Amino acid sequence: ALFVAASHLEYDNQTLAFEQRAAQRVAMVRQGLNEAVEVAAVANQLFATAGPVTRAQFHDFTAPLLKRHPFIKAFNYHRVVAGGERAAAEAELQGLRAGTVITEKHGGTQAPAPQRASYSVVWYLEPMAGNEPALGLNASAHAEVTEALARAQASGQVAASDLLDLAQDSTPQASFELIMPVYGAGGKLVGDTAAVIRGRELVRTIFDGTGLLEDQGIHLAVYAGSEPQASRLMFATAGAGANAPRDRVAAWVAPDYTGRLERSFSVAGRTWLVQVAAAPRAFLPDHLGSLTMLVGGILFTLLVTAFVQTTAARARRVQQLVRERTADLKRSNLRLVEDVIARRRTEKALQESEQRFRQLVAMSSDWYWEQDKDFRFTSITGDFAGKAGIAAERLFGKTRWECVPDLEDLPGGREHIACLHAHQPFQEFEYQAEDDQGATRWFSINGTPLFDDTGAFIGYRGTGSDITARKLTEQRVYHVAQHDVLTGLPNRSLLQDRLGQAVAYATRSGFPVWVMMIDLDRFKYVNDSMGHKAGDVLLVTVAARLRSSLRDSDTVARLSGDEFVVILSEHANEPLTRDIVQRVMDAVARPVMLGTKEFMVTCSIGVAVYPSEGTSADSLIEHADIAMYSAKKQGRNNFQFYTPAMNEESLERVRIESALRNALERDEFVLFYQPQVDLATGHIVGMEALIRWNHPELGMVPPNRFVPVAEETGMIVPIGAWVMRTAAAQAKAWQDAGLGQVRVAVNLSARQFGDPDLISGIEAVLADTRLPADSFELELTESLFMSDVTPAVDLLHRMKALGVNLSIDDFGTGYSSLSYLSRFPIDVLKIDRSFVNDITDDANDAAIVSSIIALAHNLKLSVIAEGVETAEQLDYLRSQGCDEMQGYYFSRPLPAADFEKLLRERRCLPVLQLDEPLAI
Ligand SMILES: Nc1nc2c(ncn2[C@@H]2O[C@@H]3COP(=O)(O)O[C@H]4[C@@H](O)[C@H](n5cnc6c(=O)[nH]c(N)nc65)O[C@@H]4COP(=O)(O)O[C@H]3[C@H]2O)c(=O)[nH]1
Repeated sequence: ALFVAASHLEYDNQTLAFEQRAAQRVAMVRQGLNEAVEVAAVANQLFATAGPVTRAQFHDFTAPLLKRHPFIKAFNYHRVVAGGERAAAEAELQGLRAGTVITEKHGGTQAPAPQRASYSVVWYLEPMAGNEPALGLNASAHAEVTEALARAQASGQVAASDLLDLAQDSTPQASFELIMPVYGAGGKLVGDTAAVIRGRELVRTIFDGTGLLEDQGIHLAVYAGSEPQASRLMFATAGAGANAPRDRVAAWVAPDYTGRLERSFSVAGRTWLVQVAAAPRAFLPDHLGSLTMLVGGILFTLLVTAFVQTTAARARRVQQLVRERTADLKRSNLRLVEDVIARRRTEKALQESEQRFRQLVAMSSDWYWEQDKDFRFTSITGDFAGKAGIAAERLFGKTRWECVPDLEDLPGGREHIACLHAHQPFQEFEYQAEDDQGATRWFSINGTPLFDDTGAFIGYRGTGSDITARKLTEQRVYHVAQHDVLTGLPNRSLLQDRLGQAVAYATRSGFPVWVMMIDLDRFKYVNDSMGHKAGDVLLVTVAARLRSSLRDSDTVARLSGDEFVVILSEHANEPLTRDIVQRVMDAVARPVMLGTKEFMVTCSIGVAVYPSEGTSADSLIEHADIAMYSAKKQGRNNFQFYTPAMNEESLERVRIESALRNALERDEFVLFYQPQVDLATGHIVGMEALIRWNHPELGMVPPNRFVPVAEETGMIVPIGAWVMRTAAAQAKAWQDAGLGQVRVAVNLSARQFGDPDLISGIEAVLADTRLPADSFELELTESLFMSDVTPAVDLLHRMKALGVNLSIDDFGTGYSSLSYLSRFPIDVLKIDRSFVNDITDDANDAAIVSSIIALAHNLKLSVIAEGVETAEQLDYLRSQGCDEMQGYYFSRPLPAADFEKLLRERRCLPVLQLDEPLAI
């Protein structure tokens, strides 16, 4: 608003200034015109006062006027010439200027005037120079002149003609004449005077020296008429008539000065129009004040807006902040409430947990302890005194190693203390300590380090328990695990330990170590004939003798059964000699009292030496074992040192084992049959099937070379099945061939005995071969029943239920007690070859054989003696009532074809006549 108001004010100022300046210009034009009229009147005055005026007078009179008023182009005197005077007039004019005739100018071309009744001829013309064409011109042919003259005549005043083209101007210029009539005598119009005025020059002269025309800010136009018509325009400065009108609103907001002033006035009987217009002006200079105000206003507004904006924004931010804070507060409040609830819940849970903990601690065998950062006990709960037998007060303020002075020296003690100093958790650290009664107890503790919020170590917390009972049990178990229960000697496990130590010592010291493998001769016999208890007594006695015959530093261990191992380490002043081995043998060989009987027991010893050729630390026991077997082969009560050659035998085992794998598939096994002869009739009543292995490279391999290997590897199961099937089929074939109801016996190994498919296998063999079950006999060794009798009894009954015969092979060599026999569904006892062999030389063996026969008959069992080689042996057996025999004396085991021959020949044993004396 201020800007608009100021603009209007500025506009008013400009209007005022313009109007003043316009009025000044109008006044000057008017005055100039009046001045011209005056001059024209003065020129006419000459004629009025002086009467007829000569050309010279006219010249003299007008010359100064022309000089003073340069805007006057010429002064004319128009003389009225009648039509008849034309020629004379022209002649006079030609005297002035050759060739001059009365002319008229129409449409821009000047030509001699047509014949008229009268002419108003330009008669005097001043100055002549420059106006020559006008001389002789008929002015009355020009309506502008005629009309002005008429007005002048009527008014008696100078009359201005309309604008006209002058004859002397080749290009039309806005000119007019100021005319006044000249009367002759009698008031007759004789002519008129005219001041020829160039409009442009008139105006220029008016403003000459004022500098107003040069004012670019104002345009000026002068019209010889009341209307601003182009045809009447006498003068105009450049730019006059411009000024496009602006739109209203713009004009109202910032009115731009568009001054325009028109004034008309009457001079010389004619209306003159002066038009003054302000030139378009630069807006800025005229509106500096208002614009400054506008800019200032806008800036102020902007500043205020910015201020308001900033303030509003701040207010909004504050509001937002308040909202956020309020929301935060609400959330915090909510969280606080939740925290309070959670804390209450936690506190309750804590109380419950503490109560639970107390109850559990009270019920558990553990106690709970805490230590400060110096590892001093600060708290011990959970009936420590009751559980550990130590008053807790004894421990408060002390470290564990202050309470248990030798803690550091215990196994893991140093590591435990280092672990504490490293602030690490620990588990199941076990240590020994004395309780308040002075008894030694074992404790186990677990602990974890404690740290405060800053991570600083503040102590330990943990549990403890009394593990004395467990420790004692462990010690007992350990001892049991490491020792043989019967003899108290180290067992195989401890032996390995000791052996390791001895080897390490030998390696370190360079002194040799000897390992002796000791096996009691004929221990099985003692066990069987005198019972397990006697066997145990014998073993305990031998163990004690071995122990006492050796140094304390030597190890005597029991491996299994009657096998003992001795480790002897040589020392600087005690060289190992063969005498030591002999001493051991002698000690064992002393008579032993078993019950009321005195018994002689001998042993076989194998010795392996480390270091020695071919014996590594790992193979010591194996080599001692090989040496011991070698000793046994040599005969009883013997010892052998291991030599690499002995190892050959074991290597052969490996060879056999690998070859055995494919033997069955390759059909390399054959069965030999050895006849079993009835001693009463002398007839072959049966045969024992004995396997042979017809190896392509090894030749005919006897069973004692491969059966043990097959047993160890389990291959005996399929091989045994093949034997049963082949033997049964063979027996059936011979029976069918009418060679008698011969019985066939096959050996059953321990592995087969343990085979769950055994019964079904036998059943299938009998079904498939259709051999009568009572023609099939299974030979079992006593060792089959050694471990557990009950399942064996059950199995034997199931076998027996099939209808087959069962015999006990190698009777007398095994471990089984004779008393078991009554529980077994046995049909036959087979006296071992070793007893038969010696019956004629050894009274002992003869007694054993006769008692076996008596026992078997008592149990309603028949007896067969194997390994009968001589007639003496046969006779003795016969005399003792033995039922059957088998042995080289009658026949070696034969291939099937040879055996068949025997059957066909009906070969039989000569039967003794009852009256012949028995050769014993
Ligand atoms: N010195 C001497 N020996 C005689 C005399 N009469 C028979 N023999 C031999 O004594 C062994 C008797 O068989 P065994 O005690 O069951 O002892 C058998 C038996 O335990 C086992 N065996 C043989 N064939 C089989 C089989 O098919 N299966 C199983 N599991 N073992 C078998 O191999 C052992 C040895 O068999 P063989 O070498 O055939 O040896 C046979 C036989 O040839 C004699 O008058 N003097």
